[in-house]
Amino acid sequence: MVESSTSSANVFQAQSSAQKRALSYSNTIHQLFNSVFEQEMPADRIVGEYFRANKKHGSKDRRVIRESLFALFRWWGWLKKVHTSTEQDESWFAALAMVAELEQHNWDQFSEAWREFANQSNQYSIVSSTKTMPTVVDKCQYVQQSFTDIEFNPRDLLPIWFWDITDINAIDELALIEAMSSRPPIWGRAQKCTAQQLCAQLQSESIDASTSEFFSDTVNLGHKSINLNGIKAYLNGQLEIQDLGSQVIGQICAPLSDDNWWDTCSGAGGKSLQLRSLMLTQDDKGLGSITASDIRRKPLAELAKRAKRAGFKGISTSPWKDESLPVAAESFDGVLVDAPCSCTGTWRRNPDMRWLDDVSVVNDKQALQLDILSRSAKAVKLDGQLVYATCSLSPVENEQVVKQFLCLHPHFTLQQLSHPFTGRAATMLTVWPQDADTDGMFVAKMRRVS
Ligand SMILES: C[S@@+](CC[C@H](N)C(=O)[O-])C[C@H]1O[C@@H](n2cnc3c(N)ncnc32)[C@H](O)[C@@H]1O
Repeated sequence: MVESSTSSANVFQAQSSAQKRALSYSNTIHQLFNSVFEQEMPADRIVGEYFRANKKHGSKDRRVIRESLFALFRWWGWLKKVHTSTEQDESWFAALAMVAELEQHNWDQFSEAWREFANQSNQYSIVSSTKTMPTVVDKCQYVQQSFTDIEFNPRDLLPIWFWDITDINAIDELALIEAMSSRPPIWGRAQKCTAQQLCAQLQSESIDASTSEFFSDTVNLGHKSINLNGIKAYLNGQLEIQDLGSQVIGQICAPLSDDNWWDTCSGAGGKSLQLRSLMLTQDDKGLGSITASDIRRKPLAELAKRAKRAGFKGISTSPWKDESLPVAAESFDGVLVDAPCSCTGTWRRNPDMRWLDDVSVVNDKQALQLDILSRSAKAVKLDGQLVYATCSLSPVENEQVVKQFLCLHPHFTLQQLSHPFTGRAATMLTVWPQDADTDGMFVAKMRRVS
């Protein structure tokens, strides 16, 4: 049988078995790629639903489809200049072959077939043109050589509006682009055991894991996707998945073993669990407590499950029902506000979001962030701590919110912090993705002084 493409005016005929598979992958990737834009839904969800409905794909198929799809979004800032239609035409195949080269995917037979459908020769290769690991600048030169009449720039890899809402003087721009064009590893935390013990346990289950130089409970699980429900250490609560950037927040909170903390925007409780784990590591009697709140009930139910899996007592939930405080006023040693935000700091893991969102995701939430922070602050005891965090890389959602809060609430003062990865001292910290191969985060810590 001759496989052919399904959505093009030009019909591409595949002869060899590699070409047939390459065309079949292309059909699926094209359908998924267009669905993300048409439905404005995260690629992760679209691809998850597709694989649940289409069980025919084996693990290799899934890997080629998934990794090519995410790579298309990672490099879309350049590829959209090459592939300007929504058809599965020659330029589409050129884009597919290009991402395989940019990400050095090891499915040469398919990228070769895509190149043939694109009517391109394999004239240039990043690998042969650079001796070490190719940088984003090498990759830009490679794309430029392949399409000489189009202009490419590393900055294109993030949307234009992003450059307007971040403090580019504060960063090494190229290092940020480099980080945003690659995937961070899967980071986790050891609970109820040391990171060394957890790594040994994971290695006994044939999972590569290593500790981190930064926090004593961190484990690095590398880049391979893992089935958590097949891992004993996960099922018995010794392993929780949490990005290392996100772990900075719990470490900055630094709860004491007998503290009472309120996690006001807990979601499914990634940070509630970390806070509790940090308390129990100091004293396993577990005198302190965590109260977790969110406006959504479902994540709170998920947190309850995760706490049970970890065997953690001392975590309770109390949803926000309206504007009034769901906890007692002035009663907490610490309050963490991990506010809803644009999530620009998580674009490494969700590269599609940078093209689905627009600048309004950054500008629209400031009033809500200030409001949640102000209401939450009422629960802080005299001398207690108030921590404001986001996974945004924009001062609009970060420094500006904290400064406005302090103007309105002069009985709180900022505390001096030390950046855990760079050692830089500051009162408001942005953890850039390039600092330690993580998601991006922001954190500020205040103390109630009167
Ligand atoms: C950044 S996420 C929290 C992530 C979570 N802390 C974690 O570590 O996994 C922000 C959370 O704020 C919640 N949220 C949104 N609006 C809220 C509001 N007005 N009051 C309280 N929580 C809100 C969202 O439901 C979401 O779960």
